[in-house]
Amino acid sequence: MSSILFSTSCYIKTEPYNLCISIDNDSISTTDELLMKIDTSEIRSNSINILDSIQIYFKSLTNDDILSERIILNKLLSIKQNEVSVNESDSSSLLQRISSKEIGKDNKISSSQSTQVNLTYVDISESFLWTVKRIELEMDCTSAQQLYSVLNQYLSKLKDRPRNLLVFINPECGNGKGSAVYEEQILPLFEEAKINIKTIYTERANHARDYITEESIDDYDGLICVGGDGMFSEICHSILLKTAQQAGLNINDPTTHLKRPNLRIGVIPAGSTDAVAFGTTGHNDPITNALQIIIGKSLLIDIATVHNERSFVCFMATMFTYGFFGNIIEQSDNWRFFGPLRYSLAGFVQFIRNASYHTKLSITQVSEKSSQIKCEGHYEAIICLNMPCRCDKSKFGMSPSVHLADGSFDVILVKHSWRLTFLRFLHHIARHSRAVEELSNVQRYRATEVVIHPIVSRPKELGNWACDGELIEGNEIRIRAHHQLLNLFASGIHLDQIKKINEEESKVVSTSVMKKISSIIDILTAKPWCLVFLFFLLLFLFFYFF
Ligand SMILES: Nc1ncnc2c1ncn2[C@@H]1O[C@H](COP(=O)(O)OP(=O)(O)OP(=O)(O)O)[C@@H](O)[C@H]1O
Repeated sequence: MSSILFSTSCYIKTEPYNLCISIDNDSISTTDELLMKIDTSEIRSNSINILDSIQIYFKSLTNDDILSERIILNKLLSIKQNEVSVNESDSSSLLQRISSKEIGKDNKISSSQSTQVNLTYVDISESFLWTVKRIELEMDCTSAQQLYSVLNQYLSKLKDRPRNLLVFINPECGNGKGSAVYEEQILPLFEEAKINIKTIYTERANHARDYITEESIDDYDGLICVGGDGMFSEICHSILLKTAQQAGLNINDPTTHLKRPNLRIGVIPAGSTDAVAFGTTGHNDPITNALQIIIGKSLLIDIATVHNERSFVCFMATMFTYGFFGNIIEQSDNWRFFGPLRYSLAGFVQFIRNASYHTKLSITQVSEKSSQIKCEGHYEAIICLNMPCRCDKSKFGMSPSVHLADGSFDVILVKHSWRLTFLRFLHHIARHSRAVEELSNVQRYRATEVVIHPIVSRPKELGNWACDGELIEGNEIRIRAHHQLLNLFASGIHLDQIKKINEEESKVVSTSVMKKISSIIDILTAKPWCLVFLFFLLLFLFFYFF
């Protein structure tokens, strides 16, 4: 049963409405009770169902059938009020218009003075992109004051919401778009939500790492990185290593049980791949991520440690690769002068090489009783995935069903095969949501630990290892999952949601392709010489190649 906690009359544009705050809980009947119960933790922020059931709705006073906007109170960003006076010269002022209207005895708004109330809130009704909506109300001063006070008190009691954030911005990320994304789209939202921000524009690689290592960050509720996966990786490493060091843990021991940091990490995607944002929210939309940070969404994720035969090497947040994809990273690093094209060129060269690597693996699988299996063979690619790794080039990610927080990661082994068979694998990961192990040359295991041991007679026979896009060194690599080691500001994402996102995106893409085709047809019909030119060009190409 739901209870009405607060009710008043108001105007939206020129229409009279009844504003109600309701809750799906009949043991709470007033806003004072609600605020007290949140305070005494009877309703804690993590009892999501109750908090999500508190909503503001507006019912038309002139037409019973019209129910305007519903605002889930948990998604409210801010409330602002402005007094409006009847003496204002603007004859179009709402007050002048409403003062002439009679709504009925109980619902009449005082005509002497009224207050304009602006509510800003998060809308998640459309697609998976979160957006900001605003609603402007006009009501009598006393009601406005009560509403303002109740809503502000409510907002101040939401424990999940961050109050103090430390934001690192990589101005160089995504071809230099980091500062603009932050200043134009994100900062106004943080200000609207009254979050205290300390901003650091990084001046070099590892600037954020040095700051986190050397300074006290205990006063913050979270660390935010504006950038790509490289920037996320830097912040993730710094906070995990600092926490391990403070707890006196030996990170070089692969069996060490690591400690989760107290701070949550948020990502504002502005990089070139944004696999972390895609993997944890389904999109790389900066506004969606910023709103999930403000609302205080929490997502625990696994992180894996990577050790070589000597010591700790790095953490794996997204993907570890040996062979094909590692070689692409190595080659594209040497071909930076080609710009973003270098990845496609390096990929083409590696595809033509069709190299494979003799390797032994020991995989500890996830099952009721962890079982260990041994594999040996010639593999073109060995891939470990902590996240689906969806990106612009892979619609569903390489491993669409990988779980973000169950203490495991996916191991994909791609056996040596004909180029055409390998091409089928590449096509599969670019477009399909089906399990990759359906292909004859691919095996997939869900593992908690894997030891990868290349069998080589000379170091030159080793392929390249790369973790989260960075090359690493080693003769033998051990990867171990750490269950829910990091807490992110994110909503999480499921395969079904990704399918829906892809459907929506492909609709947009096909309309834009249709638009392009029709504009080309327009040009060709408007300028017939283009058709003649095209005809001769095709003729030339035909004779040149055949
Ligand atoms: N001011 C800076 N100048 C140069 N490099 C920086 C700066 N700040 C951070 N970096 C480094 O740049 C690297 C890449 O950053 P980021 O991931 O944000 O950008 P990106 O364009 O997405 O790159 P990529 O996707 O290739 O990782 C990070 O490893 C980070 O350490």
